[in-house]
Amino acid sequence: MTDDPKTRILDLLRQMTPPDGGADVVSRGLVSDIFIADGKAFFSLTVPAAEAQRFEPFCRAIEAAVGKIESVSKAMVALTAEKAAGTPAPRSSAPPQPPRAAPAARPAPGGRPPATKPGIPGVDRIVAVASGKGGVGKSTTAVNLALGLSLLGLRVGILDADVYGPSIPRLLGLKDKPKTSGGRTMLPLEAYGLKAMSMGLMVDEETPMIWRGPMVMSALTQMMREVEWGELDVLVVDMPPGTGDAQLTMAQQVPLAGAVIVSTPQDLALIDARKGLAMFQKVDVRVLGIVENMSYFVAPDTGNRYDIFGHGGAKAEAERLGVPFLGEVPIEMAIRESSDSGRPVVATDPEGPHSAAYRDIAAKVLAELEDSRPKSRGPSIVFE
Ligand SMILES: Nc1ncnc2c1ncn2[C@@H]1O[C@H](COP(=O)(O)OP(=O)(O)OP(=O)(O)O)[C@@H](O)[C@H]1O
Repeated sequence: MTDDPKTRILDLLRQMTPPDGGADVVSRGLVSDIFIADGKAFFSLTVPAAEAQRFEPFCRAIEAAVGKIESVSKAMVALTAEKAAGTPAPRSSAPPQPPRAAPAARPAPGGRPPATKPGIPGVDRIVAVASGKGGVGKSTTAVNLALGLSLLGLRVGILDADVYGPSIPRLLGLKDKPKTSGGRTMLPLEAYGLKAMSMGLMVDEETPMIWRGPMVMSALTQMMREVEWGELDVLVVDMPPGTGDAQLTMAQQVPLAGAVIVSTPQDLALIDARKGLAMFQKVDVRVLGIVENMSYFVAPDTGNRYDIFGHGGAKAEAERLGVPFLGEVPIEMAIRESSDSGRPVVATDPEGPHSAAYRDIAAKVLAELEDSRPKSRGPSIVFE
């Protein structure tokens, strides 16, 4: 038997039956390059969006099995979805518009949405975090961005609008159901200084996926009108992944001050990111910029940087499309473990190296938001 750990990992993967009962993931070309540093193995698995949930336990099983290979101490398998996830509702008959070459759509004066979309009382600005496909780290980015904005002194809330796979409660370690206030309104939950509400807490787990799309709008309206958010400077909305009808309606109905698009460096993800961009431009929502997640990997032993997924695509794409590039987040075991255990890295280690990327992104988002405010001019003195 070969001693090369990469070959052994591939051999092992060939023997594991995927949950969809299809051929093994290696022969289907679903496995990225395998990177090994300091005894830790990292790679990603790209699966069809509809299968993402089913593959999650399979990924964990792979991690456990690979961790048993001699000379591998630990494995981390990132799951990324192949197409727009969570779009059981019929797709729009109109194909996605190609992005315009011109800069992102102009905001309404002051960066405010058109007056036809009533805002949430007490909430100054609503920012959507979106991705063209599932599994790119959108929710992790949304939570750490919200925490980064909070570190900048803002009062921040986070709304999990992803009815297909709500993850904010897990990422923030929230277990309780929200309480009602006077039977009419709901009180948001609180974690790490953020006010938080999740549609996942409102939608019964038994509700079939197919019903969830149509429920999005009514649930969202409820979240916006019937939750006592109090005074917030920014409400971050973790959008459902994809660019289907549900997302379009949401982008259209919610009075958004801007959108942040999360993408991984893989080409496929960028195509989806472009669709996301086009979607917001179609409904005249300002795109605040693109974040490249799982951008590169820093070997813990040598500190060397490796671009396992082919890094830099999002930055070049942002430049080409004329939207700001907000920053890149490395693939980090610490980010993965802290999110998955409900202790997001920006809250638990704000000064640490893993928080730096998110704090930087938060500062850029705030600058973009401020940029779209009307510039206040001093009173003009007129001599007659
Ligand atoms: N920079 C990163 N480094 C390591 N792991 C990451 C990073 N970003 C996200 N992850 C991990 O990738 C997985 C998917 O992340 P997350 O749930 O945020 O993605 P998502 O795009 O919101 O997915 P979905 O669309 O399925 O809701 C999680 O296990 C998360 O911890």
